[in-house]
Amino acid sequence: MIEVRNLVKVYRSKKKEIVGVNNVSLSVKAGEIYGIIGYSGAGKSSLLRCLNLLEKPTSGEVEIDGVNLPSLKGEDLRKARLKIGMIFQHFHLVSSKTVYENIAFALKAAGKSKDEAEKRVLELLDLVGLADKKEQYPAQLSGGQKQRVGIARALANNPKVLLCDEATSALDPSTTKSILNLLKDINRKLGLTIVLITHEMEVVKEICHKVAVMQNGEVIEEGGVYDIFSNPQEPLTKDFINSILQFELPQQLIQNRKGKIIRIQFKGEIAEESVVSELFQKYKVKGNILHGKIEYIQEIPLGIFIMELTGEDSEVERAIEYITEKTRSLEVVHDVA
Ligand SMILES: Nc1ncnc2c1ncn2[C@@H]1O[C@H](COP(=O)(O)OP(=O)(O)OP(=O)(O)O)[C@@H](O)[C@H]1O
Repeated sequence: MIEVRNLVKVYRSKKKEIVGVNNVSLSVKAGEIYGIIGYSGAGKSSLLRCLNLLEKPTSGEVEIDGVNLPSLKGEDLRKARLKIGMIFQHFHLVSSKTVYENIAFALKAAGKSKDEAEKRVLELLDLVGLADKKEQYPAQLSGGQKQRVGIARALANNPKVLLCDEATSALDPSTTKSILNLLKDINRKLGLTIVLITHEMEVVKEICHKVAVMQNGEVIEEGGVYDIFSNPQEPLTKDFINSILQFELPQQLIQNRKGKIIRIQFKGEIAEESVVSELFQKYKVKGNILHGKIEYIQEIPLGIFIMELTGEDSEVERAIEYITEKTRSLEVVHDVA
């Protein structure tokens, strides 16, 4: 659905050049929710805005639904853009218009008749759960409700792609969850392709199928969300994941330990098996769990345990061999020997 090839965006001023996006290529399949994560200044907004030509790429290709956008002009570009909806961190609603008028405006702009527009606005209000708010003004709505209006407006002309620019960053955690659930729902019901940018790994964990990690204008790591969570390669990706899964233990917890400290990662169905309890039945070792967590990523469990093992050296070694064989993922974090 979306093919980005060798995309470069350079901002030029009299004094200097700033590279916003540096040779990014990526591919988003139809119906996918694709997250782009990075810290401030990484180039996420620049990349997202190049997808609907709110920013003109300096070079490279942006193909959406088989059409290379940068090659279009005038009416062709306007039509192609109708296939791409966008929502924003600060909603961008017109404060002097009611909820109804904010949404109807997008339909009028696309040339829809008053009757067609009315039917569609009511449908959309139902979809986003705001049927009772159509006569209200934005100032009378909560942040979550404003974003629901933003979503309805973005969907007005039946786009194939929805771009989300930090859509939940201005919302509290429970409102964030409800907006993410709405996006998930829309993705499933309408088969809509969604590209979202965020600086929160929680958002990626919650709804994305794939994720790209950006740093200094480049995509440094990309893949399926479960694969990235269970096997991150780049330090920055590990940093983001650590904010949820806590891969690293504080140094003071590691110091003065007598045994081997091991980190075990359980993937998928193995996370539900009783590997740890079997370990203590099979081998004469004692285990002191220092940290343990199971997260569900796309409904598949991913568990992390950090444990101190003590006992005879040979038993500890055998226990470690046993877990490694069972989980294929064990790392000795700290060893006093
Ligand atoms: N209009 C502009 N003119 C000049 N430089 C810009 C412009 N927009 C972005 N930049 C620069 O491009 C780089 C990438 O910025 P961008 O806003 O895309 O990053 P970001 O990851 O979205 O950050 P944030 O989360 O803070 O929005 C930064 O160095 C930024 O200063």
